[in-house]
Amino acid sequence: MEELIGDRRFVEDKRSLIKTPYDVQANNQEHDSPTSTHQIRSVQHGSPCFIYTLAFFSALGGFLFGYDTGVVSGAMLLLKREMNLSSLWQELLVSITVGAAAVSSLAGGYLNGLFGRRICILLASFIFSAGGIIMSVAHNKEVLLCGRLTVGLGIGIASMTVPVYIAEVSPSELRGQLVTINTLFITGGQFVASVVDGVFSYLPHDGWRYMLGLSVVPAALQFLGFLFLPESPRWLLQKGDTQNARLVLSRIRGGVNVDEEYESIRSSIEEEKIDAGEGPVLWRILTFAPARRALIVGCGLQMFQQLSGINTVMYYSATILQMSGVQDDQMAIWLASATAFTNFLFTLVGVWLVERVGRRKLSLGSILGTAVSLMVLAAGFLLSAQASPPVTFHPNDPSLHNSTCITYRFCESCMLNPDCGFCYGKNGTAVVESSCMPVDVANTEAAAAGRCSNGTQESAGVFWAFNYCPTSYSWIVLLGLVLYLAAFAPGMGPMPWTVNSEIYPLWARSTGNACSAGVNWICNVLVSLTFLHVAQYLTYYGAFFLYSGLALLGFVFVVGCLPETKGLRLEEMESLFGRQLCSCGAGGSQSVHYIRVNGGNCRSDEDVTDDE
Ligand SMILES: O[C@H]1[C@H](O)[C@@H](O)[C@H](O)[C@@H](O)[C@H]1O
Repeated sequence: MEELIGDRRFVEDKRSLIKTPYDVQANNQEHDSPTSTHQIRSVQHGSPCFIYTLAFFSALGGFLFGYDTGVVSGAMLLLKREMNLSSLWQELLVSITVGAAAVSSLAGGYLNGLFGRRICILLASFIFSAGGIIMSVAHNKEVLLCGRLTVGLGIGIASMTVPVYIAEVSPSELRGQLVTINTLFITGGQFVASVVDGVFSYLPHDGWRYMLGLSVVPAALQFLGFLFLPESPRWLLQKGDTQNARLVLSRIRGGVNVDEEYESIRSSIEEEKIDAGEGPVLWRILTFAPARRALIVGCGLQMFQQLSGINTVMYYSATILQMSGVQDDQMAIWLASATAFTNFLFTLVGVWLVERVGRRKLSLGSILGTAVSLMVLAAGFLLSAQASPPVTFHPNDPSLHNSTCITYRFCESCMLNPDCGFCYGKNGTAVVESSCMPVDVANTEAAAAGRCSNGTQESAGVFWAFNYCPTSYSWIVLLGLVLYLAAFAPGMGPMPWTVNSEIYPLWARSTGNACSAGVNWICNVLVSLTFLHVAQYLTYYGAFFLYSGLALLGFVFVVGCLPETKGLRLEEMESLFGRQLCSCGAGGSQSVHYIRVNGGNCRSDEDVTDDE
């Protein structure tokens, strides 16, 4: 009986999918006008209170992602002294988390399809808690490494599951905003981590245990919350659990009538079953043009997000700020918190803008602004390098004779060697009696020998600069940094996650998000691990000009390939990728409309020229 009813509904659905030109036009007009879309759909969806609760608990995954990636730099300052870590171990402890996230985000696609979004989020928060506990009780570096690896596994799964879950439970008019809130939580996590780093840096013994272990609190909160929260109705429907899917949908829509939404999801899943080809999902994505194009757009966005250097800017913000004249290390740590806060604040602007201007315009404006501000940053570094103070004082210390540091003639080249630092005096604002000295391996705040072996001592008139040069152009660098965050954070920070959560058909969603999140993490590792080498070969300004060039390439990619997804139902996305890839941007939501007639696909527009 149920089957019969199901069949009848299916036939009706097929008919309802045949759109008249009027429907198509009305649909387009609806997308063009945010107010009308919003009004119509909010009437349908009732109170979004429960949706916000869902989004909050899910986005705790984003918070943990931000916290765990952000906290490590501060923890490392204490750890390297307490555990006597070599630079190899420091690099390992930092990058193993990102590496593990890359692997587990890829595996997350499979887990998501098999066990559902809810179980994956529960799994991720469980892994986060376990990792946090391991790190906080670690008694040696090997155990610590296990803890860092464990949290990395959690981050990877959360990073691809949370946006998908939020997108699938949200009504279309709130979807962009709610998924963007996840990135707000990422940057919020990074900010909180920097404050926690600042606070516990005053506790030189065991301070790192608190820094790393505190993540257990939000992880446990998320785990408890998700014990009571529902599975995504779309995933339930895909698995054939129609009863629960309808119940959950009605619960998250505040009890209003969900018939239309339910039917539209159900019919699109039925269509997908008919269309579904054979073989593994990734193969099916690669051989089905619209899904393949969506994957290229999704992975491209994630790649350009990382190639525009966000994590280098965040990681080196303390150095950048020191270049602008902040001498004190503690002060630089606090100012790095200010950078993280600025990133967070401008992500909030993105949350506000995403449903107003749409994903495409926001990404375009953002990546262009990012490219320009990277040029400002690079110009600041270039001018600083040109005005780099010369080495004028050569201490006659026999222990220095084998050191490469004493061979440098300018601060710029001295600063680019991570084993050296610049020791100088001041006469008014002029740099005097300057030398390039080897750094104390156990404590980069001082030189290994000579006047600066106790670090900066203003009263004695000696200053120690590690990783930066004293210059009068550093305000340009500071300006570049602020402009960069203001441009990047509202658009290129959140949009790659938001767009990826919505562009794939349901059968390809987990795998598509897993691949694009994997690309994000792999590029993240690549950019952060290569920065110091790139800077050594190309200097700082060369590196930032390079990122700027890559951001400009990203701009061209977004212009050509990113269609507007604002206001569309997840089930309507496939039509956006019906055209040849590099005309996706053109015409936005008005490009192609697929019409299903008895199991075959026809396109309703007349101006389509070509199919890949
Ligand atoms: O979207 C996020 C955000 O912009 C973070 O600040 C950054 O550290 C991440 O790598 C990125 O994926």
